[in-house]
Amino acid sequence: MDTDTCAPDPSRQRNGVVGVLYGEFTDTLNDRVRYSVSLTERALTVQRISSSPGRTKVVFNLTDCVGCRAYRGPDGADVGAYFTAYFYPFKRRWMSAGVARQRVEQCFRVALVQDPLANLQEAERWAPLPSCGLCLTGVVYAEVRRPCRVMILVNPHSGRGQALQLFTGHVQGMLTEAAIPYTLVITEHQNHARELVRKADLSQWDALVIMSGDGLLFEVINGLMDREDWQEAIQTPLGILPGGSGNALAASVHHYSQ
Ligand SMILES: Nc1ncnc2c1ncn2[C@@H]1O[C@H](COP(=O)(O)OP(=O)(O)OP(=O)(O)O)[C@@H](O)[C@H]1O
Repeated sequence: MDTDTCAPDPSRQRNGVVGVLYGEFTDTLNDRVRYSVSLTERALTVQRISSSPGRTKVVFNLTDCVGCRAYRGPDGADVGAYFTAYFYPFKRRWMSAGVARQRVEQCFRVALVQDPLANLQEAERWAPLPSCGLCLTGVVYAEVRRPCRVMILVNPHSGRGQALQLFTGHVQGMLTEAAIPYTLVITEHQNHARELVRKADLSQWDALVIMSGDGLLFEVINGLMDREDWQEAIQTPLGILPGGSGNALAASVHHYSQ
């Protein structure tokens, strides 16, 4: 019998929500604060368990999720395990009418039994939370498979000379949260990126991401087109993150990719 046509597994059905997963966990700082957490194909729903009315329910869209990880706490005597999910939903900016993606971290303590390994296994069931890390890191040219290995090229002089600072301040953490392995290349001179891409073993990379203005992307595309295998090389997924002064191309591409 096709399992898809069976009635939903009761262990995955709570409060009328048929989820991929359901669990009850505690706050990481206060064991007395408990949450019911359910995961469907589209959202992670977190509801504080409380006897008082008006309890809040927060729904996180999985398209805003960059990653999730499970781990043991630093205290060896703690039988609990933890899982943390990282979201970047659009939120209204403080004192502004505009919206921007802002980081939200949801962390839960799993202490269902006294066995630390069993708790870790439960936390690990949540860790492969579907995520769209690459949407947020700007890969735009083609679909990329996960996990994916990325080469990130940064021109430290582009814009007001802040591209590297922007990378370490904003992008690096998201790549870690999304568990995306990457190699950072800081360009040292004009045409550095072009030469590197012309000679690179592209099988090592699933995507090339450029953090700069339009000029560095132009160099990378020229490097791909300089290759003998250019017809295959130019299929490499490319991304651009705004690090230049005008960033016209990054703005246009991201506008149409939304
Ligand atoms: N380390 C480097 N030193 C000097 N020039 C570089 C270096 N790395 C890249 N370049 C060159 O600098 C040029 C401009 O770079 P880029 O487009 O990244 O920045 P920008 O001109 O500040 O941005 P925008 O195009 O938004 O104005 C590129 O054509 C590139 O060839």
